Amino acid sequence: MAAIIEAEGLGIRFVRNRRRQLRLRELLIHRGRRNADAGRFWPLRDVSFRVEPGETVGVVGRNGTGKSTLLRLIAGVLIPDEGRIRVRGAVAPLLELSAGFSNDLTGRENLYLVGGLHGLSTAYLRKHFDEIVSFAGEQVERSVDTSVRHYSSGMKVRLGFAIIAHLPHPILLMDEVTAVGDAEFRAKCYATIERLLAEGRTLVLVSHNEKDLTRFCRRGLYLDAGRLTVDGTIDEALRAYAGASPR
Ligand SMILES: Nc1ncnc2c1ncn2[C@@H]1O[C@H](COP(=O)(O)OP(=O)(O)OP(=O)(O)O)[C@@H](O)[C@H]1O
Repeated sequence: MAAIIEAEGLGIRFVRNRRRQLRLRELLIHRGRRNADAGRFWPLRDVSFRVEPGETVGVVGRNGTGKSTLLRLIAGVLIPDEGRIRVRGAVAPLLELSAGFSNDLTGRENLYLVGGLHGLSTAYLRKHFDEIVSFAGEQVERSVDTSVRHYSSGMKVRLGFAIIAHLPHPILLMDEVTAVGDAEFRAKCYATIERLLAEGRTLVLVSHNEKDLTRFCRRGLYLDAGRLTVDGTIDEALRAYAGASPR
């Protein structure tokens, strides 16, 4: 079977302190030429793995080891500097849930805007409008014709989740999504994720929450300082994470 996500020798380079200005001394010594490697580092390097359709993969590791960077590479938001990432299918990014919202527009207008940005047709959104808004909850339902500037951050996240959860895309990317919202909304998120996984979607979940990881994922990737050091079951990845010595 063809992999739905395939990374080969994947690496990306960032620049620390991007806003650092050249000091006068550097200008005189280097005549304005900055050292090309100054401040550059690889948050992720030499990462290879394959994900088959329907697999549920948890990504674990300490803070700053490249987990979110890996999600962004899968989502196509970042372009690798080395190797390649191939994704066969559309991606539903349950990442920054209120991303793309315009504060000047109402909830209704944002629903069409963000849904459209994710490739949903106006006809589809019109048909599922009530369902999406009702999923987002009573508060959003009542304020659907109010500018989202006046929404609480929780209301924006609910509407964002409701839209993304309606995408038919085969790949779900999540970054601690269940950390947001109140208990009732979290229960709704869990039930939705379970329904989507039962439909055979592929999941890549970045999380520090062991319960979420073991609930949703069978497979685990453990990243250590930007390198993929364990690719096994979620239990194996969590054991490696637990056993990692603090730095
Ligand atoms: N746009 C950027 N420019 C420069 N450095 C960045 C950028 N985004 C992230 N970094 C750095 O890259 C490294 C990896 O970041 P990343 O967010 O992928 O880590 P993470 O494993 O998801 O961390 P956490 O568990 O804290 O969410 C970190 O050192 C971070 O500071």
